[in-house]
Amino acid sequence: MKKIKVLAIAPYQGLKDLIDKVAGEMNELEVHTFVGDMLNGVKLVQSKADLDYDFILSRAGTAELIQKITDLPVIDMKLSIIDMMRAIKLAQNYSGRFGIVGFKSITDTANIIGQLNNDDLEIQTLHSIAEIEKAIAHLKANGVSLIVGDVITVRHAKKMGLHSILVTSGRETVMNAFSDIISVNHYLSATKEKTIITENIIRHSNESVLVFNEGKEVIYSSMKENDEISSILVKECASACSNIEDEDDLVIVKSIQQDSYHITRKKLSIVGKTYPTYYLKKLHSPLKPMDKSILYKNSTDSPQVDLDTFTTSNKLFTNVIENARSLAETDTPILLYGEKGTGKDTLAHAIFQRSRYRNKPMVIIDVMYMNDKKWELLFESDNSPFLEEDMTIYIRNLHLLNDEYQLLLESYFSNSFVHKRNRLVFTCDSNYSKAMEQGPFMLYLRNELAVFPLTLPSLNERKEDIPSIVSLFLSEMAPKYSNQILGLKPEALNRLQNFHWTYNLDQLKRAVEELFVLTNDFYVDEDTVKIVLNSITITTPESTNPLIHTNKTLDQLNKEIIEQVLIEENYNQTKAANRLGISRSTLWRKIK
Ligand SMILES: Nc1ncnc2c1ncn2[C@@H]1O[C@H](COP(=O)(O)OP(=O)(O)OP(=O)(O)O)[C@@H](O)[C@H]1O
Repeated sequence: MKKIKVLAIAPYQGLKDLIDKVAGEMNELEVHTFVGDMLNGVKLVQSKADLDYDFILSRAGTAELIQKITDLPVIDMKLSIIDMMRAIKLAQNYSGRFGIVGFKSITDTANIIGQLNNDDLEIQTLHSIAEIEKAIAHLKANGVSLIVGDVITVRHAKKMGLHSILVTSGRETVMNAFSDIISVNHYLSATKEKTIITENIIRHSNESVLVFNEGKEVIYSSMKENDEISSILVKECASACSNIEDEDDLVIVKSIQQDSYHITRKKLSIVGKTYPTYYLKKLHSPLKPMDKSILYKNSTDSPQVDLDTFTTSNKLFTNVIENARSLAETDTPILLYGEKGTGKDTLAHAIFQRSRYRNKPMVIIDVMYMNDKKWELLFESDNSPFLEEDMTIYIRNLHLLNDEYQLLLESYFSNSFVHKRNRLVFTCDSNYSKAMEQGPFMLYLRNELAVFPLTLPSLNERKEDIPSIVSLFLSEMAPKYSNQILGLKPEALNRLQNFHWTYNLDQLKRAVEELFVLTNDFYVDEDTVKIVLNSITITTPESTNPLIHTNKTLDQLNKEIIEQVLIEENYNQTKAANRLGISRSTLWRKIK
């Protein structure tokens, strides 16, 4: 068995000899003893710092000073009552007056003995070495000629021409100190063993752990690397410490360079103090963090969209917002319907921000960017977001799901509990294809999941909101442009309100942007609006064209193009057929 290595600092030679003698009888200990008092005891310990000792043994004030400069446990050979009584008995045999001088550890014991024996002892308690001479001089002036104390006091007494008795430690004091060392060592070894095991478990897990104190400093880290990514992660966690007042645990996903990291924060509370503790894990996904098909978004990253800032004078939209407000706090799956650009995506984010799931990221699956490989990842991978818990799973652009994936999704959802573990939100273009509405997944959503449908009115249905939306867009864009626009002239605004908006808010936003570019005045005039409306009627915004997807068959693409043209022509089949260069009957055959 490994011996316990002890460095002992004895205040006088006699105690060194006693310590060595007692240590020789104890098999568990390997003791190296040196003589040193308060003044040189600390220096002795510092000079032997690299010698791998387990404990330091010393006495009274010297032990106290040593503990301040070392992390090793310092065991104090406390003076016992017997040690003190021995010294007092010797002093009482002396014919002259005697006094006791020392630090609290000596004088407390002396006071107890005085009270027990009903003796009126002359006692002077020191608070620093500098007080020794003054204390002895005071006693000397009162007729004291013998001083009882420790090594330093005795040395001063002699210098000042007084007799002295050194309080010595007896065998039982040394024995007690050694038995303290053995029992503390037993406890520390068990704790150390547990700490080493815990450290090894953490090191071999695929998670790193970071613990901060209340001052946001890292007090524990199991991060193996000390590279740029680690320091970014530490900074991310430190900044997340600012929100520690939040009651709930927090989960965020951070993208750094080519990888994503999953960070979970838990609050560790120990004896009234809170230690924000972060568990960090690299996500092993074949997807790049910025891949638009499957994205993790934290509520802190996405623009803060508050349901309370959705202002409207429109009855239909007021209804939608009120329903969204009450639904946000529930677990009910929600299907947001509406034409392109009516604000479905914005509303989905606002619902997420208001829900109880906002402390975890929202997984956004965009059907527009999915392909066979990515669907496979969702259905089969161990890292599939469908295996998450307590998250918001938001599937965008449901109308682009083809029959095959409707069937696969329906079967996956029916056989897994993805909807029981997570909050589901869907968006679907209401103008797209009536046939897809009858697909297996759409029927499953309605009949089995009982999704709550919220239909957002088109901009044409809420024209009364156009003035306030325009002013919102103007102020949103102002920082980008050097000219200052305060608003639109009434005729100009009138034109915008009377226009037929095919792409809703998206299209209005684009128009406002063009107005910004073309206007040099404080107010936009009617002519500029006319020019802009003409130009946006001719061109179709690039971003509004979701048709070109290599994962679709030619038939599907044809069908989608026809549907798009039909929407743009307000379902006028003659106009749509003319634009497509086919007959009305061919058009009819293709869409049936
Ligand atoms: N309540 C709102 N206040 C201000 N701007 C809004 C609001 N709702 C939506 N927008 C803006 O209108 C535009 C279209 O909104 P959004 O992308 O949410 O519509 P969408 O219906 O999801 O579109 P798509 O059908 O193309 O997916 C965006 O630029 C968005 O910022």
